[in-house]
Amino acid sequence: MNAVGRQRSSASSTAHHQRQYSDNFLEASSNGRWLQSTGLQHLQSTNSSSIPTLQDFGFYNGRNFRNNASFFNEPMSPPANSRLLGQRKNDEDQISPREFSPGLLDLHSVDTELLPEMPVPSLYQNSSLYQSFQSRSFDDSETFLPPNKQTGRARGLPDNNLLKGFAPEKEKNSSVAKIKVVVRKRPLNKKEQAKNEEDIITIQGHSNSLTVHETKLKVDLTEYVEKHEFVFDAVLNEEVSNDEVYHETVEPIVPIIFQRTKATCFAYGQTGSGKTYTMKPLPLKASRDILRMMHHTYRNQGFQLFVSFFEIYGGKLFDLLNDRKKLCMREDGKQQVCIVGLQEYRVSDVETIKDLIDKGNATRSTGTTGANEESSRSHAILQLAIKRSVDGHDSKPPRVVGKLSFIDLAGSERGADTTDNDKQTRMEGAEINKSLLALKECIRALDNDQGHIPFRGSKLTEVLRDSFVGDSRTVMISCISPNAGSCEHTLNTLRYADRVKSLSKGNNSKKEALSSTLNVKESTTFPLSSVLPAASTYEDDVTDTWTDQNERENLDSLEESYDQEKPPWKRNGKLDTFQYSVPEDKARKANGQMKWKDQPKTDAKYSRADDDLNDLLKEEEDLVNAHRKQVEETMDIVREEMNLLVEADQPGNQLDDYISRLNAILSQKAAGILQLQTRLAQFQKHLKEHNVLVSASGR
Ligand SMILES: Nc1ncnc2c1ncn2[C@@H]1O[C@H](COP(=O)(O)OP(=O)(O)OP(=O)(O)O)[C@@H](O)[C@H]1O
Repeated sequence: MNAVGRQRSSASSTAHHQRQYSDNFLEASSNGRWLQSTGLQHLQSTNSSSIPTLQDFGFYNGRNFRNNASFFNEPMSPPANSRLLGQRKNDEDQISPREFSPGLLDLHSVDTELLPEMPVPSLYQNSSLYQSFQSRSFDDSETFLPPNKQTGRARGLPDNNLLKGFAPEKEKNSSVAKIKVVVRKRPLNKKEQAKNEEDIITIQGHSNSLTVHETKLKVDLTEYVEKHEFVFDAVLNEEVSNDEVYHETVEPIVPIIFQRTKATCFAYGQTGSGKTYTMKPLPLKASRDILRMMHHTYRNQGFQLFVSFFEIYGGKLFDLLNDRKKLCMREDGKQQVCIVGLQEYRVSDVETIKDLIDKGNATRSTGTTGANEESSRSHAILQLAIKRSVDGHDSKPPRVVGKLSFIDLAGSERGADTTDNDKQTRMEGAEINKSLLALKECIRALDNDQGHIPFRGSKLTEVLRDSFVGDSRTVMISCISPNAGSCEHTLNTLRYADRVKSLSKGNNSKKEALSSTLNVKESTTFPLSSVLPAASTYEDDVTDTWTDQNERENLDSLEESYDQEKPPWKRNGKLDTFQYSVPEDKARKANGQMKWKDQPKTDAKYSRADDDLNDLLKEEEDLVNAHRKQVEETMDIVREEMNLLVEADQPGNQLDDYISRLNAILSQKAAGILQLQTRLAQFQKHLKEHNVLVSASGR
């Protein structure tokens, strides 16, 4: 076919598509499938966060539903039954995203290498214990043992989660829960003890539940205690060691990182609740296990381990392993997120990783913006990436196989800083709120296997984008302070955790809503001290659970040094530095600035004309994709607007905050429309130049 023929064909094909589209649309509208007909079927489910229902935002019968809930008690979650209905509908109408949405949020487009689906030899395969314990897993429904019992269990080799990870291959990935929510209570500290503060958290012996005893005042000023009961996947009391935390949270995930899994472990809680204390040792322990697997199980298979460490502060990214160099995030054509300039270190021993983590932590707290005050306002993200050279080609950059991200989130109470007088503090508070809400939304989408993940909700979720697509796992560790003075923050933390947990499929945790009704009956008028046990202190012995004596001593000594004065950062010759970089044209494309190439000359040869025509077809495809993407973004913006409206109605809402956020939303909307209009006008121009566009509007 010659160029003109192709042009006609292109024009008629476009017209045909348009006709077919509108036919499909009409037909689809009548049976509720119009989203599918537009390639946006992933927005369809009513349990999806993408198309908000009025009820989702507390609007019932067209009226704003007000309640006295705190911010973290936000009324965004639709009633459980509406979610169920939505889920059923989604299941019925499910059509593969690939069928309708080529290239857009393609869950299969992540840059990972598919490892052969064959049983892998295990470190412990020859152990007789392997047979007995291979079917036990992280997700087993066996009752969680209380820490004193758990200690004995954790000590023994059979309970090692790495062993559990070596379940038969096909069970392996699915046997690890997609979302796991664990609560860790820290002991009362010396200051709290000196002030005779009460420990208001009790952890029930053989269950995964805890109770918060909140002292309240009646109208006649008599005290009473309101009990709030929560149930999670695991509840770790103040005697639980960091080893046991690792055993319960990250250890089971390590083996599946080699199987194309992206996992995220984050700590959430108010300032001083123990997030850093909890998170700090985890990457080191995970690296040790990863390296051990590389050296034994996957020996000579070309796997490499890389470490990077950065911080999100005030919506900006800083490299903690490169003098807080400011980083920027770009999205490539496949919607893969690249953090341009982020330094990754290839590591092969635990000491080097320890040095890097120390360096990052020191930079975090002593950098230019890094007083402690700021560190609790920033999210720190440490990533361990397992890569593998493509077919043993060392010349090509290795490709990511799996990733484990550790996130020390900003202090949760910082989100409440939106009423502060200082504008910067307010904006930071708003950003933190945004990221926590977005994180919850992403986890929800993740567990529902939704095609659309609302990661654009915040910088944090944007950078974690590739951890939310494909085969992913999330572990949330909610850290709580035990003292009465922290009661409100503790309840907020637990409610957030409860909401994350309730998003999880098959979750049967007892809801606080239910126990709250019981609370009324259980309230007492006894003084709190008479109903609570005495608290233990930091000096209490914590139990050690290591199984391999040599490694244990080695790592113990490394970990001990965390509590000592930080050694000055030494430059280590063992490090290989890798720098991510995005080619100029990719970066421009990611910014939506991809330029139409030089216009064809009128006397161009056919081959050139063919190229141009291909470009036109490509441009048409890009326009449709950009349009689809814009519709998705509009959905996100609408959701944000609805939230803003709900917040605007809350007592004490700041008018100037409302105005600035509304302004930002409107500018975002306008920018999106303008960008699409520009692209459309450019396409019309190119069609006209090629005599393809025949409609009056194109002339
Ligand atoms: N489980 C625990 N056992 C013993 N000490 C703990 C525990 N959890 C926290 N601590 C101690 O409590 C203090 C505060 O903990 P940490 O710095 O981890 O809090 P944080 O939540 O990270 O605070 P921020 O948000 O301000 O960074 C530290 O001195 C830490 O050593």
